[in-house]
Amino acid sequence: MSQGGPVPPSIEVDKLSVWYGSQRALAKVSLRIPAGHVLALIGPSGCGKTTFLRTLNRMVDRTPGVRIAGRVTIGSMDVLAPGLDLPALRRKVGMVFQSPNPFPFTIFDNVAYGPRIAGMTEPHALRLIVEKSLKQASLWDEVRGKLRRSALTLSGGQQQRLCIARALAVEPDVLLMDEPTAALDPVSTAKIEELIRVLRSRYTIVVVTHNLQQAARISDYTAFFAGGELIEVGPTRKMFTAPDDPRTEAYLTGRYEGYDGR
Ligand SMILES: Nc1ncnc2c1ncn2[C@@H]1O[C@H](COP(=O)(O)OP(=O)(O)OP(=O)(O)O)[C@@H](O)[C@H]1O
Repeated sequence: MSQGGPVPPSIEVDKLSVWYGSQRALAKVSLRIPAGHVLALIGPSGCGKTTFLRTLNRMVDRTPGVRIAGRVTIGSMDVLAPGLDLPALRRKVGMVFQSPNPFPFTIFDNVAYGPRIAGMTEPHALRLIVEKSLKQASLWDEVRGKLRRSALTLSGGQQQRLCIARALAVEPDVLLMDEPTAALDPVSTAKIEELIRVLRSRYTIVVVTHNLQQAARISDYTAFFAGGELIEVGPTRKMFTAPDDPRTEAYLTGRYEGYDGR
């Protein structure tokens, strides 16, 4: 989406439940992410953060035996509608994973991959979109002279920014990030966090993180999950200073393990 273009969509989730076989991973989760904001998902391991993220672009469908109930809308798109055009959904809802996963192609071809699949073949147009995406991902200055080199020659942090550029090249509205800095050193982590702050007005962003300081630094809203339930969601500043639920407070202060609910 270009600057000054249409406003990115909000995301509405209503009573979302997800089961893997007989095991319920999410239980009636409802929340709203306002357009152009960053939501951080936090919570103990296995609480359903990744499942929630993977439902937003229907990647969760790839797990055999999965069952989903509830309603998810992104802008005007009914994400859980049977027969939804999944490639179209995934163009609108880009995803970045924990470990950088560039294709074993050149830097240029990694970024051009999505636009080419979408039918863009004209070399000049491709060059423009590759340059724009790399600039948006704050990588252009480091790679401008070596676009024909293998993406695998880049550092881990550069590879992650390349993956962000690759996601941005198809002009999504929403970016999903699953622990995007978990595999990175502190300098690369700071660059990705800065990038998220820059991108947030143009995209609606959902980030899973185990790093509470990171959630506090980069997000406008935070959702705390535990045992597949959404315990609390609200403005990040409020959540970190005056959470409503004692379980949130216990988690934020490192006392959640063994917390007995009283
Ligand atoms: N493919 C799967 N098949 C069966 N159960 C699964 C599958 N993926 C996740 N689960 C279960 O669903 C629950 C939620 O998992 P999920 O990965 O969403 O949690 P998470 O909060 O992202 O965890 P983590 O922080 O460890 O990544 C867990 O109990 C997990 O064991």
